[in-house]
Amino acid sequence: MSDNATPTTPVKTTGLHVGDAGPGCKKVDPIIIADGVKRTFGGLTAVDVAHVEIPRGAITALIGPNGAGKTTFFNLLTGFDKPDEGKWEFDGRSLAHVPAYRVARMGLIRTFQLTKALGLLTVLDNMKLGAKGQSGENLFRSVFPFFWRKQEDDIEAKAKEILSRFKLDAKQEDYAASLSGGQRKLLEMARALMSDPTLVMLDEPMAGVNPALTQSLLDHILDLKSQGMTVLFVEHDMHMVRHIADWVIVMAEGKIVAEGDPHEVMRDPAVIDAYLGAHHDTDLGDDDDPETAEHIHALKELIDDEQ
Ligand SMILES: Nc1ncnc2c1ncn2[C@@H]1O[C@H](COP(=O)(O)OP(=O)(O)OP(=O)(O)O)[C@@H](O)[C@H]1O
Repeated sequence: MSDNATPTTPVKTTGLHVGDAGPGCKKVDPIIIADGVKRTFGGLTAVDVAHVEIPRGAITALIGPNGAGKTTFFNLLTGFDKPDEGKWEFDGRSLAHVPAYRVARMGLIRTFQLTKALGLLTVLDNMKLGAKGQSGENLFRSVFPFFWRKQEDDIEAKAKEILSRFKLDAKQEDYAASLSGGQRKLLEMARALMSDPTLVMLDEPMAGVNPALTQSLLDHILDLKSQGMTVLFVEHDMHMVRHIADWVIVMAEGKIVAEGDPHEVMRDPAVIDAYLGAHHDTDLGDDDDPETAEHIHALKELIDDEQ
């Protein structure tokens, strides 16, 4: 575990795909396989993914301009939203129509863009809520109180051990609402580990995180992989994507438009097109319009990353 200030040099996982890299390409060992997943909102097609496979044991970044459908696709995969059509499987088991709480029990845990840590609970109680398989307030508890107490002690010990790894142990009795944005992101990630997930899906882990905590978050994400977990994350910060992702999937207008190793994919004309989109004919010096400025910024980051 890299808890100190020395940045970790990520060890990239390679050899993830079969044949040429490109939209929908097959993976050597996919943990998720999705087919024909479509979600519309009225007349708008938010997600229209023909085929995509997420490689196991690697860190995959899902990128794309605003409104590309990334969060909607996350919501569908994790049972927080229902598609119009399509199927997908996780670890060989179909996940279509499986509700979110059962998806989590199967080992697929996600975090949210706006962190869902329950503000009026303490940090420790938030962690305990993340544990799975609790017998809780049921007959089992009343008949066998000893087993229940033992389970609760084990959960608390595990929560404290993970909190100390995330350097949040000093805050365990504080209300989650009192944490900074970055600390709440750490808490979300720490809480995800309470259920021993196989796949962790992170929605914009770096958004709103102050630079002092950035390295710590990156190290924790890299740590998930070194502990054998698969990571899929949505992120706008291209430097982070390039730094830690083993594989990049690019969405635009609901579809997968490019896939590949982070270095290769940034050179793909489809990626440049996806980011410039309707702004293709825009003078790159004209950044008065905020949306244009954002696209130009993203594109410059892509290009800078390759220099
Ligand atoms: N509940 C909803 N009702 C109507 N439209 C929606 C809903 N959720 C998403 N959309 C639309 O679907 C499209 C995809 O949105 P989504 O949030 O998935 O994109 P995104 O790639 O995650 O964007 P961002 O990077 O800005 O978070 C957008 O046009 C959005 O306005």
